[in-house]
Amino acid sequence: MDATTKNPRPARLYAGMEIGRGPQITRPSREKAEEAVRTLIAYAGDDPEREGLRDTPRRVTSAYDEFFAGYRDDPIEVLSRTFDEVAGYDDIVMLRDIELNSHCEHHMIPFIGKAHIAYFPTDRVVGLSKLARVVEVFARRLQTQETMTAQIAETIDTVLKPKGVAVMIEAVHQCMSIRGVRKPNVATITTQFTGIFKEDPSQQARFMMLATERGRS
Ligand SMILES: Nc1nc2c(ncn2[C@@H]2O[C@H](COP(=O)(O)OP(=O)(O)OP(=O)(O)O)[C@@H](O)[C@H]2O)c(=O)[nH]1
Ligand SMILES: [Zn+2]
Repeated sequence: MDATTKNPRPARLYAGMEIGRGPQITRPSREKAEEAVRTLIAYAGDDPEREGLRDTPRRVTSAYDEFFAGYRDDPIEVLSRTFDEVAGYDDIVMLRDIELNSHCEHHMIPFIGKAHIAYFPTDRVVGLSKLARVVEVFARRLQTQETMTAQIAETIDTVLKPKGVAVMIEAVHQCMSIRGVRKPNVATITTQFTGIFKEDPSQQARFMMLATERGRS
């Protein structure tokens, strides 16, 4: 790529904590977490000491370690290993259908769906799996879909400084399906665009077409 195709925007500061590691808090002990699960079992109306439930606090706490592992990872570090430009390639790189499981911060109930990510590299490209890893880090926190979409775009934009980033997430929120309003299978769609995807309608339309085209396998 020659100088005229380089990113014209100035370097931007990280958006504080929002795109780095999770907040610095003192984590309670595992014992305390298991005790809290016992309390919730009793709140639900069952006996935490009965045989079938005796190991449940340990299992739930272990599941929390998996669901919320993203608080202990730094998405900026995930993207820090980059490669020199791929000779002769001068177009968008897109990952479609990255499956994601997250938990809404209002009810701590799963929302499940897919992310589609494109970026237009300037000098450096990143390993493809790293984009999916960034999704994974943010998904494994308590989230709103809007925040997660913005965080993914901001992280890629900040670290790789590409000509533009596009992120689309489509997900079904179980908090709307199995409780509350009880409308199952409602797709919530969020998008975030930076650089050329924001400024150039044809690039944005191209991304949307690639992300949503029907009849694909
Ligand atoms: N914008 C946004 N809202 C979400 C997301 N996940 C869950 N919600 C919504 O968060 C809202 C919380 O509303 P509240 O009125 O405080 O809580 P609630 O009484 O449990 O609401 P209901 O779900 O309507 O029963 C609900 O409307 C949820 O649908 C998300 O990712 N983004
Ligand atoms: Zn919810």
